[in-house]
Amino acid sequence: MSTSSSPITVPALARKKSRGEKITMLTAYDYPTALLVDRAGVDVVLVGDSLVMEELGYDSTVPGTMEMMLHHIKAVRRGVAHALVAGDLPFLSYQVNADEAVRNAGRLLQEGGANAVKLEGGVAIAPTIRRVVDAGIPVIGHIGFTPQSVNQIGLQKQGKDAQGAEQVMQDARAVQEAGAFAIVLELIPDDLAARVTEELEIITIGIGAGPRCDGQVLVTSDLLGMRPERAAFKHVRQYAQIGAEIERALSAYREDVEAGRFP
Ligand SMILES: Nc1nc(=O)c2c([nH]1)NC[C@@H]1CN(c3ccc(C(=O)N[C@@H](CCC(=O)O)C(=O)O)cc3)CN21
Ligand SMILES: CC(C)C(=O)C(=O)O
Ligand SMILES: [Mg+2]
Repeated sequence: MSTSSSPITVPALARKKSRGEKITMLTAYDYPTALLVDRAGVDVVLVGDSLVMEELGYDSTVPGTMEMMLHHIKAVRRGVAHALVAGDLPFLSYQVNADEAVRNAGRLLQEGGANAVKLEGGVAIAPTIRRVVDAGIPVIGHIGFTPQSVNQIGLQKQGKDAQGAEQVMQDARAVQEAGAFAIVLELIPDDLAARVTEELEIITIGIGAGPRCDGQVLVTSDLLGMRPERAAFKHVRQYAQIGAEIERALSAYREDVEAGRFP
């Protein structure tokens, strides 16, 4: 029933996968972008903690806080009528213990209006995922390259050798076993993402993980070309050059005012 305008639910996403239909997810951090992403018919709008970098200008997602995430999730919630809204749990909001994880995940739903939460990690965080799921909160896992651990693992593809691949497989199984309904596979080899997708029953959503996942996610500002330098990312395809277009318009305004052509 993809023509239905009723809000997308977790079971509806599972049915989509069982029909062999691809699942699409994009980020939004603000109300106008949420309106556009939702109108484009994307299944899941992710308020990613990438907003800490892309919207707030920090150089990693590590400085992200619950207050930052809630501020943006509330704005996105007001712009989305159809898609499922998922919010990232920021660094340190779920790693300390499972009680804090349940409390903070619940806040993203109760205060932010999100429909699901996403958190990073595999085997080590699986017991926490179980506690959050048992509270009635849908969870999306996130393994492979996990940006909140950048200080530990650096900015590099994961699962490249046999041992790394085995770790990714174990992480994927642990996340599914813990009750997550979907899992983001970030920056892992295409063949490994295909293996995970074949073995798991839950939805796999790739970013820099090749085409053989159940769905794909990108950072919306990357595909729009908000910052031309992001074109250098191997996982990104730029569908527009919005950054250059905005810069052109802003310069044209400045020139018109300076030359007395506007107003
Ligand atoms: N704008 C933006 N886009 C993203 O996709 C994104 C964020 N921000 N912030 C949070 C994480 C960080 N991400 C990143 C960050 C760096 C690389 C990177 O350096 N990629 C290398 C390839 C590394 C490799 O293959 O080993 C590249 O050259 O593209 C990839 C994803 C993905 N997420
Ligand atoms: C890139 C996606 C998966 C993400 O976690 C984010 O936007 O924070
Ligand atoms: Mg994130």
